Amino acid sequence: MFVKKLSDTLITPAHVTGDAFESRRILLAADGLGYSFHDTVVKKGSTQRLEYKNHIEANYCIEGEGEVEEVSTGQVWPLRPGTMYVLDQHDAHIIRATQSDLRFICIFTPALSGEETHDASGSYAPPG
Ligand SMILES: CC(=O)NCC[C@H](N)C(=O)O
Repeated sequence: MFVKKLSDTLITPAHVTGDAFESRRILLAADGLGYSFHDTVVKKGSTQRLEYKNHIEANYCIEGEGEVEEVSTGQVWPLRPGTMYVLDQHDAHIIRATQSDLRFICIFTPALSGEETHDASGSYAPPG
């Protein structure tokens, strides 16, 4: 077994910050589990259009209030602690942190190596 801490991640390149979010990637491809595990904060007032063409992402909200929109249908779901949304079809989506910062536990498969940033389409590069 092994143990990792959020506080250790904060001083590594796997702490990725952008205008709209801060992603603390605790478990990475190098850990050999087949998925990466992130503790991510999305900033209040931000809107992000994302589309993970090379990954599946599951997002479990643990703090804050906002919403997620599925681009293909326009359907909008509120996000509150205890709500999980899963992008199992590489779905284009829009995250809005309407009321407060949002905090998520995120799982990516395949695992991220740790330093990925969004390209213009809101995607991360494929592994390798
Ligand atoms: C929901 C969200 O913030 N997505 C962008 C960041 C991504 N979840 C990550 O942790 O890299």
